[in-house]
Amino acid sequence: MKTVFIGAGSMAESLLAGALRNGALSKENIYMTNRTNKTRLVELQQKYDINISYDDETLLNGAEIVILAMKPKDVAPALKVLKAFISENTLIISVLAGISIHYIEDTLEFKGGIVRAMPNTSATIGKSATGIAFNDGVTHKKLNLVLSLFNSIGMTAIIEEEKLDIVTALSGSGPAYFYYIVEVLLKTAEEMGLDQSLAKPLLVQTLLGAGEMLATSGQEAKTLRENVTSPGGTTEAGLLALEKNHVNRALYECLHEAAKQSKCLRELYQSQANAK
Ligand SMILES: NC(=O)C1=CN([C@@H]2O[C@H](COP(=O)(O)OP(=O)(O)OC[C@H]3O[C@@H](n4cnc5c(N)ncnc54)[C@H](OP(=O)(O)O)[C@@H]3O)[C@@H](O)[C@H]2O)C=CC1
Ligand SMILES: O=C(O)[C@@H]1CCC=N1
Repeated sequence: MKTVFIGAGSMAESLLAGALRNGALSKENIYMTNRTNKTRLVELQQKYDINISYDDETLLNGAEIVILAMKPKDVAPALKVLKAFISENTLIISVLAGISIHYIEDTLEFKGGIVRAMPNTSATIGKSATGIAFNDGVTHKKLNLVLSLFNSIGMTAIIEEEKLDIVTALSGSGPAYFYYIVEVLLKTAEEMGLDQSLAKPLLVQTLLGAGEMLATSGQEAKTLRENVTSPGGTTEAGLLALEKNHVNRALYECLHEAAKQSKCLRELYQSQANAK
């Protein structure tokens, strides 16, 4: 199936790498483009042995699956080009934060299948957590195809489109929150006298272990946390410092602000489209 990636950034590469590694896509059927960064495009061509092109005809003619992987702000010109090449059988998959199925349907004047997916960059190693919503134009067969594509890069949950802002905030952006926490903990451990070469493997294994406990132990996060926390011990002292510094509130706002931004992006591009 001719599959075209419009956009060759970090998300496109994560999706591509995961799907190729698991055989959900085959390299000879994959075409990729970006806006101007030829060096990056050629680098991906050489790394994954895929087709690349800046020629719309070569790229999009006969495309059965089109994956939209540009920033939300760049979607309008990309859809303008795409519009001339789609047929009712084209399946469009968007990974764009905020942009609604309705916006894509309207802009393309398209009644076919559109999938809105929110993966994360752990797709690169087959560990994405992807939320998926789709319109009525997605047949049962196409849905299975999409599920097999996204299952090849991790776990997938079908959700109502209205919930995608929250999913984007939680699992789309989620890896960045954990990387941020790791950055801070490593920097602090180093300042306290523990070398990065020791601190990093210890912390990474701690994160992996905690994730696996959450996934496999059948116990809630609260119970697992309580199991670590001895009365009057070190964990209690550490957690108290988190509470004193309102980390609870910070995480609450983190999720709310990220979801709000997803909604804002949608409203912004929808109002720009309405104004045309
Ligand atoms: N990064 C992440 O963790 C996640 C991102 N997403 C979503 O994925 C999308 C891409 O994000 P990300 O990969 O981080 O972004 P990047 O900035 O890394 O990549 C964007 C890509 O889009 C290309 N592009 C822009 N405009 C056009 C156009 N008109 N035609 C063709 N290509 C175009 C850019 O080309 P050039 O470099 O030449 O300008 C670039 O290759 C976003 O919409 C984001 O919301 C979703 C889940 C997670
Ligand atoms: O930051 C962003 O907007 C994108 C969407 C989710 C992760 N990255």
